[in-house]
Amino acid sequence: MILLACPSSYRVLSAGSIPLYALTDMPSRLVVLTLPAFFLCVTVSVRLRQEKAAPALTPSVCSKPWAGSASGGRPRNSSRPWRPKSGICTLQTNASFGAVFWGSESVQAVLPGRQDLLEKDFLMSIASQVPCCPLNTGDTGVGKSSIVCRFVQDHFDHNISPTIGASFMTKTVPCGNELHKFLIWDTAGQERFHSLAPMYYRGSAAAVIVYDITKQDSFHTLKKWVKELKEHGPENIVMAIAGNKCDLSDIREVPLKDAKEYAESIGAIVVETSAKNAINIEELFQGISRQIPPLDPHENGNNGAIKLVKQPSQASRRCC
Ligand SMILES: Nc1nc2c(ncn2[C@@H]2O[C@H](COP(=O)(O)OP(=O)(O)OP(=O)(O)O)[C@@H](O)[C@H]2O)c(=O)[nH]1
Repeated sequence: MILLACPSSYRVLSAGSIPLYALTDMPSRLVVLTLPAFFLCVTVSVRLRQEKAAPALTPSVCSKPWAGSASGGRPRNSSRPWRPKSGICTLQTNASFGAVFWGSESVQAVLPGRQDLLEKDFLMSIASQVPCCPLNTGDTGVGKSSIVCRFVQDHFDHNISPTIGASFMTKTVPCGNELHKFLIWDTAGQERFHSLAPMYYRGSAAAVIVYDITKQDSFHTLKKWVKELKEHGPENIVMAIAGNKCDLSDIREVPLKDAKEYAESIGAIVVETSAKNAINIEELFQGISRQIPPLDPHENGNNGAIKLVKQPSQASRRCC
């Protein structure tokens, strides 16, 4: 499930709680891997392009970003001292993933000196489902990490390891007259984390739900997530369904027709992908980008951003 956040709802108080919880739960991670839910949180920063030159697509990767600060600061492994640029701190809408300020800084790293760009931040998260089969540890994921890896790095690893803890990836892509920055947080999930799912999708503007076309169960589980999103997710949330591993269509269990009918019934985007053969990965994210409402330039500074006003120096203050 991928979710784009409306920039109006901030959740600062729980900043960093999810990653830390994942850390403290490491000993039970072996159990986690056999269970069905996997989450990924993605923030998309949308910027209006005011120059003709298109920026290069810029992937960047940061593992264990949550090690930086429980309050959502920058990753500890960054060598540069962090400070907000241009007096504007972009408060990421789902601060519970420790994304406060990190998104703002990474945007500057990707596009240094582009303070002219207007920005609006969205939050996305992704959850993919595999059949719940605790005894079958070989029944690995539906390919969520592989999709993200293909999208960000254009790379596929046949022997990719199951996600432990969390990983973080970003990629900025041009979309029409805007720049969309995807900040992707990837955390493993399990049944007992299910109650935390609202922290991933609350305040989000779009969701992508991933299933494995060779596993009917994963398609059933997808429907549960859609139901939950409809009941508890943000109003007007954009939903996209990704049927991964379409290179294995000779052993498919989920007909494309079923996915299309279902997607149509819920008004979602649907696409079959193959992270392995790089099929429809770009299209998936482009489809999401196209669903993001265009920016109103006059809104800049009012949405998803906090302006830090420089205080007058001591010398210039007057006592009355
Ligand atoms: N044939 C094929 N295999 C894939 C594809 N995508 C992923 N895989 C394989 O599926 C397995 C699981 O992929 P992951 O990307 O780790 O799946 P995941 O859902 O992220 O699982 P976790 O990392 O455990 O959350 C790996 O062996 C991948 O090589 C695909 O498009 N086609």
